[in-house]
Amino acid sequence: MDRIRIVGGNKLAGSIPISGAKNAALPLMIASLLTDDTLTLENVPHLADVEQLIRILGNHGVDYSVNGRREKQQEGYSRTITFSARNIVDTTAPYELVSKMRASFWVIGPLLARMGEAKVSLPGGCAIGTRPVDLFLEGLQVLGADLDVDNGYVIAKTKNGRLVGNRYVFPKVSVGATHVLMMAASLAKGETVLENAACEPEIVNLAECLVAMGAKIHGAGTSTITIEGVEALSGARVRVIPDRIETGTYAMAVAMTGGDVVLEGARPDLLQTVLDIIAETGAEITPTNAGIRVKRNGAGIAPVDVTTAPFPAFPTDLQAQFMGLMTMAKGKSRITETIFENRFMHVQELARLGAHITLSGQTAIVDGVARLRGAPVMATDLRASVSLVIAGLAAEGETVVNRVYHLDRGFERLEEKLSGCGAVIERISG
Ligand SMILES: CC(=O)N[C@H]1[C@@H](OP(=O)(O)OP(=O)(O)OC[C@H]2O[C@@H](n3ccc(=O)[nH]c3=O)[C@H](O)[C@@H]2O)O[C@H](CO)[C@@H](O)[C@@H]1O
Ligand SMILES: C=C(OP(=O)(O)O)C(=O)O
Repeated sequence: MDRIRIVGGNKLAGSIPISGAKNAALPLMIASLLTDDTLTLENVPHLADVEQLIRILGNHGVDYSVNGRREKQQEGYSRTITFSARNIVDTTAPYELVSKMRASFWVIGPLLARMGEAKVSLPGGCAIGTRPVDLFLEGLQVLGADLDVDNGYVIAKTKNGRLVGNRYVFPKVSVGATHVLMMAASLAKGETVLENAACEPEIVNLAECLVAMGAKIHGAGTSTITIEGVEALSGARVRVIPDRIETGTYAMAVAMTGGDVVLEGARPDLLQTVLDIIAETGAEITPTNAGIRVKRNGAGIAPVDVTTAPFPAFPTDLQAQFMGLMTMAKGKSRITETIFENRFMHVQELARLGAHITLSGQTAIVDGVARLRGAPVMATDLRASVSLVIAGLAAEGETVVNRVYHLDRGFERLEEKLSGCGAVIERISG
């Protein structure tokens, strides 16, 4: 199993290209199931989750081809990929494929809307909480689906071959359930109104894609989304937005090690709350024509409290990384996780590097230390793993991060991007 070896202590300087967002690319790829035409997606990141979803879509009969790469970039960077679901040959998404990744469950929306039936295994994904699917099921039932859960599979059918538009008020904000109901409602008969919908930029990116395919959607990016169903959708060409979680992660790395880095292609509007908080910790954040410049020289890291919440508040997917940064703050900070009940798996691993963190329910109290010391660490999920990388970059001596496959799910060319800015970081294979 691959590991990442880091020798900490170097400031970061230079530029890091920001990849297409994993969490936007996945629903856009799934949207290809809604049409027998061709959907071309630009800026698709080269990640394990993308490759896995290509396999899942392939099982349903989706053909794909990789058309090119970004100019001047090497193989392995974000690509343009064309998806064609001309013939759906199978409406079952099997356990072996779906159990590896949460988002693969989302195929249930387009399959049901276009084919009138779907049998999809209950999903897997990062081990950060129980992650039920009750809102997906309730929402699809409100659109007229008959549902049964049997043997670990959700078996869904439409009553008369087509879903029917309706009003659904989410009892809790869910990104995935908003994606699925927006896709399903696009091909339903009549109007659907989704209230208390997720407002994340990835929802807006999916809505842009669906509209480009001929869907009639208003209000994406607000908590009320209206969808007037159409009979069929066409092909389109859509660009995946830059990854706000990758952007925030590297910004926090610079805020922790010190240095001066331009995050190329990053969009400040996708993570303004996060940038404001990083600025409060003492880093200088400047939007530039190229992206976002992050700089910290001299002054120490100020402690700042954060609470995770749905967009536009501080994202849960940056909580672990921010905790990494706070481990070396000059004082105490409180980090409260409100989205997932078990997303503190990095606490004990950060402690191995010398961090002082205590947990009180859903709040971590981080008492900043003057220095961290490298150690072997491992994590059980994607963002927790990268928080250990950030801490390792700032720690004295050698840190080895095990279970790199978590990182490969969501960070394109991590070691190459960081070593390009002066970090001592390498992958050890085997
Ligand atoms: C692939 C992808 O885009 N993953 C992101 C997506 O996950 P995902 O879409 O799985 O997260 P949700 O927004 O659905 O989850 C938010 C909360 O709602 C709960 N819930 C959700 C659905 C449901 O049917 N019932 C229910 O109770 C979840 O357990 C969680 O407590 O949004 C999360 C919240 O921003 C991010 O951390 C993930 O990185
Ligand atoms: C939690 C994440 O992914 P997933 O929803 O696929 O588990 C993530 O991207 O941080």
